[in-house]
Formats: sequence, C-alpha cells, structure tokens
Amino acid sequence: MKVKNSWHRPQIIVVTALIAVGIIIMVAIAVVQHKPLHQKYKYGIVLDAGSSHTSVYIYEWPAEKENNTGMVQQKHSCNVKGKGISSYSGTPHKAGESLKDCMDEAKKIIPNHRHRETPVYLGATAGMRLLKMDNYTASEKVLKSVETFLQTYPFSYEGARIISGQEEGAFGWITVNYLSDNFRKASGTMGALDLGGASTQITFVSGQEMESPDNSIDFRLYGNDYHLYTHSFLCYGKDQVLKLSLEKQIEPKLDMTDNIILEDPCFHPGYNVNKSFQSVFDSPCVKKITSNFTHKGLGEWNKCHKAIKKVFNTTCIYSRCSFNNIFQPPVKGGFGAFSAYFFVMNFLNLTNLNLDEAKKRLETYCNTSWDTLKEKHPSVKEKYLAEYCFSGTYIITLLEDRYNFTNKTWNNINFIKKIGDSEAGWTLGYMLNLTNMIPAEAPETPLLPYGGYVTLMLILSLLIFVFFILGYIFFRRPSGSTHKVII
Ligand SMILES: O=c1[nH]cnc2c1ncn2[C@@H]1O[C@H](COP(=O)(O)OP(=O)(O)O)[C@@H](O)[C@H]1O
Ligand SMILES: [Ca+2]
Repeated sequence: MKVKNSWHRPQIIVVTALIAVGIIIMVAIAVVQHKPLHQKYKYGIVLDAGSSHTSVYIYEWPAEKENNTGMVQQKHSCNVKGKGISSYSGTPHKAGESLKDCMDEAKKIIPNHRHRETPVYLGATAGMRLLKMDNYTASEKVLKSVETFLQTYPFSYEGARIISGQEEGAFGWITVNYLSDNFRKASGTMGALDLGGASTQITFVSGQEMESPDNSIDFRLYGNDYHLYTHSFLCYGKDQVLKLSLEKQIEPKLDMTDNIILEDPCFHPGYNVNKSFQSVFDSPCVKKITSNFTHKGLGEWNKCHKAIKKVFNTTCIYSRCSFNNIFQPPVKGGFGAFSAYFFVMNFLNLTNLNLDEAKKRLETYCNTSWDTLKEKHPSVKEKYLAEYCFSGTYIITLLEDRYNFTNKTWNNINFIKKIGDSEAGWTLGYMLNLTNMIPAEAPETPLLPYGGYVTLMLILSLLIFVFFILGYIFFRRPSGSTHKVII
C-alpha cells in the first residue's frame, strides 16, 4: 500500500511558516520590551552660592543609566538677581527669598511627576566662609533663611551648607574630568583651576609624594585610584586679592594727614574715583583701614606686576611651595581653568596666546585710557571693566610666579567655560558624589551594545527560519531512487 507522506500537505507548510514568523515576532517584541524608554529622565538641582552671586543649576540624566559615567548633563542654569547670599548678613531673612525667581523656574522646567524625587543641594563657598569668620551668628541666620525657603518647594531638600575649600577643589576636578569622559578612558585626567571672587582652587594628579596631608585627597572612581593634590586659597579670589593689593599700597601712606591719593599701576590712566574705606576694607582678608582715599589709575603693567607679587608670602617649610607656606608639587599635564579665569582671559582675548604674547597684549590693554575703554565697551559693567587689567595681571602672576607654569607648560592650560552644554565648576561633581552616581568600580558592561544585540537576535531568528525550511525540503526529498513508502 502506498501512503503519501503527511508532511507534504500545504496546510502543514503554512502552519510551519506561521510558527517561524511567530518566533521572530516574539523575539523582536522581547527585545524591544527590554529597551529603556528614551523619555525617562531624572533631575537634580544644585545652588552654587558664591561670594559674588548665586547660580542655580538643573542637571538631568536618563533614569535607567544612573551609574554610567558621562550620562549627567546640565539642562538649565539661572543666575539669581543681586549679590551673593553672604551680602545678606545685615538682613538674613531676605537671603532665602532672593532665590525665588530661579527656583520657580526650576519648578516649571522639571516635570511635575519628578518633583518629589528631585534632590536640591545648596553649597556656599568662600563668601560664606569669610562671613562665618567675621560674624558666625549672621552666617548661621543666612543659611537658616535659605534652608527654610528651599523647603517650601516640592523637591527633596538635601541640605544647605558651606562646603570646604578641599571639596570645592576636588569636585571641580571631578566635574571637568567627568564631562571630558576621562574616567573611562585610559588617557589620564586634567587638572582643575578655579578662580572665584573670594577664593581660588588648584587640583591635579601629581604622581609625587604629598608633603602635607591637608593637600591630599584620594578617590576610587570607576575602578581606578586617583591620588589628588588640592588647595584652596581663601582671600585669593580676584575680588579679595584686589583688596589685599590696595591694602599693601595704602599702608605706607597712612601717616599722611590729608586726603590719601592711591596711584595704582593696575588701573587705567584717567580712572579717578573716591572710595570709602567701608566699601574696600570690609573683609577678614584685610586690616580694618579707616581712611577714605582717591583711587587713581596709572596703567603701568610692569609696576602692576610688581605690586601684585607683594600680596604673596613666600616663606616655605616644605621642599617647595606655591605661596603662603602651602606645599605644592610641580604642575603636571593639562589643566582646565574656569570661572573667573575664563571670564577675564576671554574678555581680554588672551585665551589662545602664549605667555609672552599674553603679557604684551595685557601691557597695551592696561595702558589704554579709562575714557577710551568706557567708550569701546558701553555695555560692560563698569566695576568689571575697571578691574580687568588688575585681574588679568593677577592671573598671570599667580599661574606663572606662584603655581610655576612656564612658557612651555602655559600652553597646557585651557581656559574653559563649558564642556558640551555643562558649565565647568564644582556643582556637578558635588551632586555626582552625593547621589553616588560615579561608582567606585566600573559596572559590568553587557557583552554586546544594544544595537548589536537586536541585530544578532533578528539574524538568529531568520537563520532558524531558513534552517526550518531547508530541513523541510530535505525531509521531503526521498533517500535513494524511490518516492514511495512501502508498508
Ligand atoms: O562676566 C564677568 N566678568 C568678570 N568677572 C566675572 C564675570 N562674571 C562673574 N565674574 C566674577 O567671577 C567671580 C566668581 O566668583 P564666585 O562668586 O563664584 O566666588 P567664590 O567662588 O570665591 O565664592 C567673581 O569675582 C565675579 O565677579
Ligand atoms: Ca565659585
């Protein structure tokens, strides 16, 4: 009896094909299902309460990739109107309220359903460090005021505090290296130079033995150990160091009975302003001088350079120091210089010059008359405009004479404001640290990147299908010459 093989029936072929297509669809769905949704972002807010002003930064990152370095980015920044929170020492209850516009903006920008889980941190820097030294009660009241105010928002309030100089330096270093993706690359890290109004920080991996424990910080990030040198110089931000320089120049004239005229080589010829002692000698960085004076510009760069050198004390008990008896190993590798380093050098067009060219251009700039400058830059704040010659000269003196950058290593300094869309500064590093977003160990990476995984799954499913068909064809073909099955 001859029996037709039941595999030959077209219904069976169709069913087999359907099963195979079903497998492919199932695999594809499973794969797509595992893909994190693109729109899921999380947010964090950090307030940088600096000596001159407060900025509010909003950061965002994909919710599913919290521990992947390079994922957090700045979404928005807002400059708080008015001066820094330390300027509210006389009216502390108004410090909190001053943050209102920027915090309201944050509420609008961050989606409502994320508000409760969004952390808010406020870190105050050198302005508040100085206020704390000068008037502890006032500094506490200011912090209380911003705390009470921030707690009225629906976010997760995580604290308002004065951060230490070491934290300021180290977190600035973390920020620039995180944004440059240096923790994942084997290329090494870059140093961080931060110039504020009241303090300045230098932080880098030196590779040398640290002679003073205060200047040493260790991190384990992403499976690598980093041994950092860091120092924060209180009173050596550009606003306080100007006071120091005025104090040094005024001191020898104090025994004069009549009106004191201060002829300042760091200010422009034609600059002639009466200044009250309260407005200048108002900080713990300088002695309380009680004489008003006339501030007159000379515009002589070489003399300015000499005058600025006098604000540094050069005694040193270590094998080497930057200044004021602070140990510093030789600078090493590339550096990112941000905040006022950038504002000043960018305004003066010195960011792309070598050291000698920068000095020459600054010399000409300082010698420009005050009237000419005001005419040329009508929209620049007069306070900034009057001080760029001083600040530029201070930056060059600090970097060359004190930190020991040379003609050659000068070119390793990059004056930067942002990396990508994120501003360079301590705030991002501070948040990454407090939210544990940079793991000590590198997370296990998946065998394949996501795109590769999807492609491979699809190819495999197709192969199964093809083998199915081939198998069927071979199964149908009779072995030997006969087509018949004989029972
Ligand atoms: O556009 C600008 N031109 C010049 N200087 C600026 C500009 N914007 C900000 N600054 C200065 O940058 C410095 C920022 O210091 P900050 O307020 O962060 O103090 P801190 O870090 O010492 O607490 C201040 O001296 C401020 O005047
Ligand atoms: Ca700052």
